[in-house]
Amino acid sequence: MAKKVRKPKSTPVKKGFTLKLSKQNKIILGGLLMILGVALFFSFVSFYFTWEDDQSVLSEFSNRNEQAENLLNKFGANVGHVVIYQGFGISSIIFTFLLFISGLHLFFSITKKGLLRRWIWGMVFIIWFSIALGFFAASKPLLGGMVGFEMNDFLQDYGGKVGVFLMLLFGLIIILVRLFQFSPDTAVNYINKKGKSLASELKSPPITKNNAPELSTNGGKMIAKEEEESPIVINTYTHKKDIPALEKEDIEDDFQINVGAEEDTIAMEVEKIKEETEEEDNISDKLVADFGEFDPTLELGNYKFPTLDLLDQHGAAGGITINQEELEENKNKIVETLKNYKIGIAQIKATIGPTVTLYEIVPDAGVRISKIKNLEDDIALSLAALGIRIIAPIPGKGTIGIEVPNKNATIVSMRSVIASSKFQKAEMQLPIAFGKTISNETFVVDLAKMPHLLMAGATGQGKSVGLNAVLTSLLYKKHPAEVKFVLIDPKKVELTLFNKIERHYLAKLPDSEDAIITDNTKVINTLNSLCIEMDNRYELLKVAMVRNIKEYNTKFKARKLNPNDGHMFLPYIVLVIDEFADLIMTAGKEVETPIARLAQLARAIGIHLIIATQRPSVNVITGIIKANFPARIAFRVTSKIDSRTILDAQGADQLIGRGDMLFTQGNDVTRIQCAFVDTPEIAKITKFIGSQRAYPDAHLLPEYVGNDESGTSIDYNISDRDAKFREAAEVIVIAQQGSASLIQRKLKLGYNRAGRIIDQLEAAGIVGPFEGSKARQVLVQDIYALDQLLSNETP
Ligand SMILES: Nc1ncnc2c1ncn2[C@@H]1O[C@H](COP(=O)(O)OP(=O)(O)OP(=O)(O)O)[C@@H](O)[C@H]1O
Repeated sequence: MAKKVRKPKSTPVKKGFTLKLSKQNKIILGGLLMILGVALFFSFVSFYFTWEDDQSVLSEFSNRNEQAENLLNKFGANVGHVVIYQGFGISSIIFTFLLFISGLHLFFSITKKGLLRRWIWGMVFIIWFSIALGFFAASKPLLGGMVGFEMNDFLQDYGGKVGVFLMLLFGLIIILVRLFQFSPDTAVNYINKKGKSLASELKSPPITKNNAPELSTNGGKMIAKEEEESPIVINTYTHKKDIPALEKEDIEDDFQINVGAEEDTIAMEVEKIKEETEEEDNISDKLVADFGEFDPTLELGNYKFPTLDLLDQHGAAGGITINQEELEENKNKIVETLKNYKIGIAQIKATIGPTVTLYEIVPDAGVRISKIKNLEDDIALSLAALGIRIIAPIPGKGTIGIEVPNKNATIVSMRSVIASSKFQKAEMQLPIAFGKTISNETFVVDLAKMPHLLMAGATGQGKSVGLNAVLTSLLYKKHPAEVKFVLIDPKKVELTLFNKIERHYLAKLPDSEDAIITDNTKVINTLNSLCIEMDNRYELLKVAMVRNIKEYNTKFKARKLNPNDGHMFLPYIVLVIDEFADLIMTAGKEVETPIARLAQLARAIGIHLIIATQRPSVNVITGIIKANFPARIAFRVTSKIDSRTILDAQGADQLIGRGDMLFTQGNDVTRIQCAFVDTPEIAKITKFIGSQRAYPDAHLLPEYVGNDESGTSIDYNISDRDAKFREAAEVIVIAQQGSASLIQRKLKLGYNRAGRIIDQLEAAGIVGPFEGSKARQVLVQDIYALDQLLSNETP
């Protein structure tokens, strides 16, 4: 039996062992070890009293008529004989303690830290004692056992009695130093302490013996004598009481360590918490397994994306046409012109784009780039062509670029960019195909990364087409469930075609008839409503413990967010404002403030702004707006100043118009030919989408009640109040926090409904007016005051 148990114990590789055992098995095995420890202890102790009588029984183990005197009968007599007589003698009792402690560790799932060390030291003790007793009490073989006796015999053959004695002494020193951290200093301290305690406490014989280990070999003998009765108990007693520093290492102290080890059970609790979270995952996993991931597109499951044939080729099917003559002519012109300024050219390379050709020049060695840069205007003048832009140097290349417009510009059709594999394969959240770069590559960017876009350009240079290109890109790539547009069109004519897709793609205020906003006062409400939507979305993100809309939607799709708690799939919202200058002129701060808020904060929650303006003056594109719109597009503008206002660089004044544009995302400026999408194409696309099954209504934004109508003057009829009005009022008053999300969470309502209730509460004078991102003030102190207020109301 003992061997069986020893195997797992003595294997230091306990990790595998721990992992394999379940909690129940640990308890069972722990219990077994403890009981075995106790059983062996009794059998060992009893062996000393009964071994003589039981001698005859040893060979009669299978004979049921024979009975042993040992407390554990023949089992005890045999085990005692094997372990004590043929083994280690009286020190074998330590083994029973080791078994018991191991059992305790398993039974209470205490970490096994230090257990191995105890076993090692325990075994060292057993062997040392066995040899020591074999040496000092050779006449009593039961004390040292056969091992002690034989080992002595063996060692004395080589080292003699003195040698063995010295070896034992050395062993004792090792044990004292390594196990008890014994040093001469501690011994002195210990003796001092002892002296004091002797004065105050009653003396007792065992305590006097405690000094023995360091006194002399005589002392050693005395201990041996004492041990004949109950050696371990004496040791324990000594250490516990008198040598606190040594306590931890004492064998019997294992029981005390258990108390400390109970702290380890806290670590076990942490494990439990982990299991709980796993369980949560499992529930969502189960949901996903049962119903599949949440599919936001399911409601319009049969929705068909617009087809490519709705878009025209615009006669550019054959690609770019530029003749060799033109290339040569331009090259010669450039070389000539630069020669006039004494700039030699080492190399020249042409990249033909749809509207312009880029001539990349490597000047002769020694020509300073700054010289070319200074001559920029003169060179442009000498080349005498509209739309020349000089880039000196081309960032990251060290060459100088001269962009010269092609005589016959090629229209980049929307169809070609939509059909490009770059766009088709784009794994972006809001991919936009703007057009083609100078090297004829389709230029695709992610609006979600921009995160907002400012477009400016003089009238007739391609802004509206640019906006249409953006919207078309999204229509070709995103399902109606994934993106919603808020369209603001003060000119009233540019975006009207999108009315047809109102119930698919547009978002609007609950009370408005038209989804496309053309009225400036409605713009203010819409922008503020978007701010509320933003706050609401942030609240949802906070509750879901995610950082952005992408993570939120992923979590929602994985069914880890419960719709009953107000969670829902959040579509991206793209706010498009055409003629922003006009809006700023009429509404000023009222528009600027919410736009600035949205621009600053809305990126993470999936609201993206696209602002287009004809007049890029500083009072329209103010510092705060500019700071939050790192992505900017400049179509042709009339002055360098305008170019600087938009791009913080010049160049937009040298564009050729008709969709020729510069795009910057903060660092380099890229020249792009905007894709052309004509009104009839938009009409076809919107018709195609509009004719399909749609949602019952446009996506509704949260209600916003303007400042002038705010306060208790909101005309909410008492009879029109929500059924949960009273409950919501109590929630708000108790929490003293006027937030819609609180109502939503506590009463498990949707956002819109919670928002309506908040408005009703405001009308009833229970909460104060909307204060931006802050919670509304609660105007009622307690439930009693609430009761009074509501009972005094007249219907
Ligand atoms: N990418 C393009 N490719 C070819 N032609 C274009 C492109 N963009 C615009 N155009 C031409 O320029 C004309 C004016 O474009 P657009 O209506 O977009 O200008 P705009 O800047 O919106 O003007 P406004 O500010 O007056 O509305 C278009 O009718 C079209 O003929």
